[in-house]
Amino acid sequence: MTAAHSPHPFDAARFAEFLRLHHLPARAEVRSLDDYWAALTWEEREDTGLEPETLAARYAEFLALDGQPDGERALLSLDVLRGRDKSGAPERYDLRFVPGDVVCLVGPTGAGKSRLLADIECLAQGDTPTGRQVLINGVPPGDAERFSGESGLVAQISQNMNFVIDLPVGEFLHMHAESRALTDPAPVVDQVLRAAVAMAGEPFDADTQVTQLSGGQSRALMIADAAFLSPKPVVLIDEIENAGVDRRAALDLFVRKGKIVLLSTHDPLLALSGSRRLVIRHGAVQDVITPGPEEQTMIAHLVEIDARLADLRARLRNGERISSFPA
Ligand SMILES: Nc1ncnc2c1ncn2[C@@H]1O[C@H](COP(=O)(O)OP(=O)(O)OP(=O)(O)O)[C@@H](O)[C@H]1O
Repeated sequence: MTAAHSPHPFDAARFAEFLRLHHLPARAEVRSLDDYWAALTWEEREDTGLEPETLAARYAEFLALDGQPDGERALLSLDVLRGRDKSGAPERYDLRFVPGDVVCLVGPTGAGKSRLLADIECLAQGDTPTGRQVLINGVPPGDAERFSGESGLVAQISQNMNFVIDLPVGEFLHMHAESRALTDPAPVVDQVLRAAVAMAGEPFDADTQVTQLSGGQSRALMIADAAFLSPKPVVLIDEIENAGVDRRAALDLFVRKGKIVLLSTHDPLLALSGSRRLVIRHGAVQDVITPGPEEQTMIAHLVEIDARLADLRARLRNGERISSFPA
């Protein structure tokens, strides 16, 4: 690590602030990152969990974002610093999410999946039952960002979407596109509508009233809207499995848009589809699993089974009598 890593002259006060925010050991009178690293004991270096290069990268990130107004920040990372489980025992993992991450939350009913999503939604600062702390681009969000009513970072899609206004779908999407000051909203609106219809089991069109949409259709619409029209870089999804939504297509949409997606699920296909899955138990993250090649292979089987189940569902819905399991 050399001074060449940082384009900025070394500012001791800002570096001290960086150390404080990242819970790193303080060191007075250091004049560079090299100095700082050299001043740490072996044990302290181990405890940071960092290498000199990762320390330099985090500090560069901090400098790049420090001082910019909250609203203008691009989201580079979202950290959830460990809290405690339902018995008060410390959680084992700090979590870092970056754009394009699709992370699934699995665990028994009541384990705390929705709580983790809620901690992110309110950008918790040690003030929720879990004691977790959320960092945006490595630093705690300002009060304006936290309490502005609607967080500018996080979109939430839940099991029950209630529309407060009744409009045709097309008009609803146009309004949303115009609120984003798009000069030519029509193609985007069309794209959202096509993606939503492709995802929902049953078709609908621009003239369908939003209040007439089924649960699956409205969730598909909100997912496509969040992917194409919403500027919010983080999308939280609380259990979409029973929604009649093509779940894999929905996830792909978000990955292509570079969003951070956290998805609570009891659905095996979805649970295996994330780039990581968090096992939640007794109010805390107990394990972080990256799917291996065996699980990747299993996804192909599950997609096949899923198609057969979808076929069966459609036939039952049409009132058919079933004499054998679809081939
Ligand atoms: N670390 C914690 N400390 C204290 N209370 C917690 C903690 N984690 C979760 N809880 C509480 O436990 C209850 C159940 O949690 P939650 O609703 O998040 O479970 P869930 O996994 O989403 O369940 P389901 O699968 O049924 O939706 C909630 O009241 C929640 O606030």
